[in-house]
Amino acid sequence: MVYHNCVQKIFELGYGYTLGEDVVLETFQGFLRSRDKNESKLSSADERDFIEFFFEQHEGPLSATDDEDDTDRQARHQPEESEEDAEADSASDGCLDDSSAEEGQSPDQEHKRRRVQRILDEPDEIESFEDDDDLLDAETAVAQPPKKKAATGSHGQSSIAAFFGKLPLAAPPEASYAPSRPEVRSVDEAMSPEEEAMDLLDFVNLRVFGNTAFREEQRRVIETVLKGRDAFVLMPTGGGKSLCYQLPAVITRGLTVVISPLLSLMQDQVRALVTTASGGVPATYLNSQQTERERKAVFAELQKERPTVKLLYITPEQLVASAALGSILESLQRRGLLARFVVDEAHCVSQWGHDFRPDYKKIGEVKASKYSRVPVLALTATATDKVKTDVLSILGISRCPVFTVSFFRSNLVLSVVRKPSGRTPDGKPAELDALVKYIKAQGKDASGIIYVISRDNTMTVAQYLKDEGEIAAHGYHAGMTPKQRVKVQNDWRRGELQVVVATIAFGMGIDKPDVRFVVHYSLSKSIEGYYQEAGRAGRDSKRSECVLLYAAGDIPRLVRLLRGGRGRSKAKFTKGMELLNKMKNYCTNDNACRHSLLLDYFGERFAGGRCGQACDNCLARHMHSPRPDGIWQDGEGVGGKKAKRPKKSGTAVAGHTRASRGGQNGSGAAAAFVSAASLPR
Ligand SMILES: Nc1ncnc2c1ncn2[C@@H]1O[C@H](COP(=O)(O)OP(=O)(O)OP(=O)(O)O)[C@@H](O)[C@H]1O
Repeated sequence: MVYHNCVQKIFELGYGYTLGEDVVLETFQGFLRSRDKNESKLSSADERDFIEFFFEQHEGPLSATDDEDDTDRQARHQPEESEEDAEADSASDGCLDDSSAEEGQSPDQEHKRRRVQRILDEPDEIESFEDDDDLLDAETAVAQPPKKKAATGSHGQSSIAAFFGKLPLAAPPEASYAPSRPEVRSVDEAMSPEEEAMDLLDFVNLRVFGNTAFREEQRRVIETVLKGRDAFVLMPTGGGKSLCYQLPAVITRGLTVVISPLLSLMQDQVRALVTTASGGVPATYLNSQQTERERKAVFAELQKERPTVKLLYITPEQLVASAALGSILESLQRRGLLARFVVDEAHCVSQWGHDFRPDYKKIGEVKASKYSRVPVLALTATATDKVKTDVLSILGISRCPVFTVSFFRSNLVLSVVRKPSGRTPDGKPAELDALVKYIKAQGKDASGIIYVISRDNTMTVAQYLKDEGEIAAHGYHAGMTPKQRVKVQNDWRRGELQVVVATIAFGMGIDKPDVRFVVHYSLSKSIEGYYQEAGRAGRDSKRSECVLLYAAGDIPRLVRLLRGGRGRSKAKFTKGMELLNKMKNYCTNDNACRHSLLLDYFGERFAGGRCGQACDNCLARHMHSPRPDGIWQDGEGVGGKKAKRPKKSGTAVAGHTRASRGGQNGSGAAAAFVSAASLPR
């Protein structure tokens, strides 16, 4: 496990691709020898030491002057490279032979140099069909193969295979985190007749990303992006936005820079990329948590004549403020190696978006002043018209194609339940007792998230679940150390924790495919926020539940938060109240289809107006319809309307979302919760 983590880290830094896994392995063995330990004796504390050891071995010790940002220093001293120089250098790349080896190199260094040469040689294969003006009309790429090195099947495909085939295999993803996918064969394995018939995009989607088909709009977005055009993508949470830029990044010449708001989000994305079933996509990130050495490693990779890394994740702050990074990106741009900018979670650009980030706003200016010809792809799951217009204008891409996928997620069963209050007959807090029963009814294997309002609550609720329900739960909030947070996330992904009790800090970027339930223990501050958080459920498209516990008493608490927040202006407060009121209206509407209410909010008309059976209100309307595996619960919705009793006794009807009139002592609500487990899956 320690080796797995160490290797993964080296790959995340973009380093493993250059040196190869066997060099990483040799270094690891050297590390064990130096500590006089075997692997089983290593603890996770040794991981960081290994990274340091790795750098010592391959980069030499950190000198005093290394504290200065190395890239800034180089940028100051390096003469600007002309296009001719770059071309000449690149021509000589492939000619690096034994005779060019520096005198006095140790066998180790020589070994490293040869590996570097081998890896550097590979991207030629890809460029041979990318030089086409229209970049990638996939059919053309397959129909007009380059002349070089025919291998398996069509040349476009074999180029990809050759490129990825040479990349070392990173350790496989942890079992419980890996989405259930068909077995993916390595890219350099021979193609089946079906694969022979595929175009490049389908082939890469299958062999590199393990997907048997594209989801709605993915292909159209990818084709647009590959033509070098700007684009704006509105896709629901879990809709598959990442593939829209990751696949083009893989088959386009140069580096794709992804601007991402959160550290954990970047780390997750990079981890997923470097461990793709096919053997890994070269990706890396820069962030404030990295050590100087780690940053240096990434910069060194980016400063190569032709970086191997295809995707670089950065924060907006780095794009705006890092002179070192700016100089590298400009150099790549001059050499035609800056493929595109991706603005992930693009709603952060707009002050109307629920996660507004001031530095995101500056992306447009930086782009216009320094990289005006580099295309931009902006993606978000927040689709109000206000946000969309704002983002397009700030990024300076107002006239680009906009791709919209319906925000209706039919696999999510939405419900609002009156939060039980008081105590159960045996003296337990009714709301927590109900929660325990609900989670237990889901079964031990059902992974879930409970959103609570405060940091304190994360710990107290998690403790209650552990003590009273023997549920493997842990709290998560922004006040925990990054290490603690990563541990909780990893334990949850691996299934060692069933439930994470979290504040909204546990949100963007959580990509566990099989989250079967998300319970909001308190309402969100806005519908956008709710949609994002609830949307963590069912990303594998399987039926999952989103239960919101509503208590009118939670509203004043949220209002107090709005009033007391740092730097609150009256305008912000008014805006916050407006959003909160909409959220409250959603909760107290005991009649309309909840999916329809959400879509309405995002400006989308829901054809038919009702989901039928994927929300509490629609299920309640269907109470007279026989349902094979539901059960009926007498109760009332949050709006106070009593649910109708079915006429035929014994007819099974789901109505779990209506909190029972027994809510006073909690027992009815608990029963109502439990019945959720019997919803059709
Ligand atoms: N074509 C596809 N076939 C099968 N699975 C896919 C496909 N595209 C994406 N996925 C999977 O769907 C899940 C969600 O994708 P992704 O992380 O890109 O969502 P997203 O739109 O970025 O969501 P969010 O806004 O929540 O970050 C991932 O596990 C991804 O591997």
